[in-house]
Amino acid sequence: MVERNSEPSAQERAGRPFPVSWDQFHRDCRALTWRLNEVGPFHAVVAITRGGLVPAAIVARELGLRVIDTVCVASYDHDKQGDLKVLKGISEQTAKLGGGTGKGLLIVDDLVDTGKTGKLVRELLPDAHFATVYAKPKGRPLVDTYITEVSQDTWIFFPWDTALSFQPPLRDGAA
Ligand SMILES: O=P(O)(O)OC[C@H]1O[C@H](OP(=O)(O)OP(=O)(O)O)[C@H](O)[C@@H]1O
Ligand SMILES: O=c1[nH]c(=O)c2nc[nH]c2[nH]1
Ligand SMILES: [Mg+2]
Repeated sequence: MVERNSEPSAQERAGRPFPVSWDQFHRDCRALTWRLNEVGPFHAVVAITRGGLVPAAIVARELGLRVIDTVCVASYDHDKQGDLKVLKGISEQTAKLGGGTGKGLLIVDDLVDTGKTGKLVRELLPDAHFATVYAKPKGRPLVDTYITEVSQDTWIFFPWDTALSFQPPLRDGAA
């Protein structure tokens, strides 16, 4: 765990770990696509980087969409949320597909937590459909479609942020 100062990080505050494997993530993305298939059709996918890139690729593959754009946002530095910055918006071509307001565009992210990232992107594309794989209660009202809700005190560990490691037996003091 990286400690930069004495304040507890969002991950430490969350406390309850929820590790997600690649298999599980793939299954959850497919489940999300089943729901989105009832809502579309969509002109294009807009992934919120970086976490949204992985589900966006899977969802786009399942929905047969080949136009994929990004909104590049920087907020959490590892696990501490700082000021949100939009580093890159969608292209002019994607904006045209969405009629200027995002209608018919599908925004994809891995999760909503406080909802700050989702709120910012919704302001950029108010009529787009916003989908995430996971949702915590604070951010959930911002999302149109999601698959799994976890409690606000849960920290989701994504497979691209983690690696398999040895766990001591319970008898030896494992949690
Ligand atoms: O609802 P919020 O409290 O705003 O948190 C959700 C955002 O936080 C994470 O991204 P992060 O900013 O860590 O960047 P990353 O996607 O590049 O990992 C996650 O991928 C969401 O985009
Ligand atoms: O990997 C992550 N897991 C989370 O639960 C989370 N919340 C905000 N940002 C997050 N990143
Ligand atoms: Mg993100």
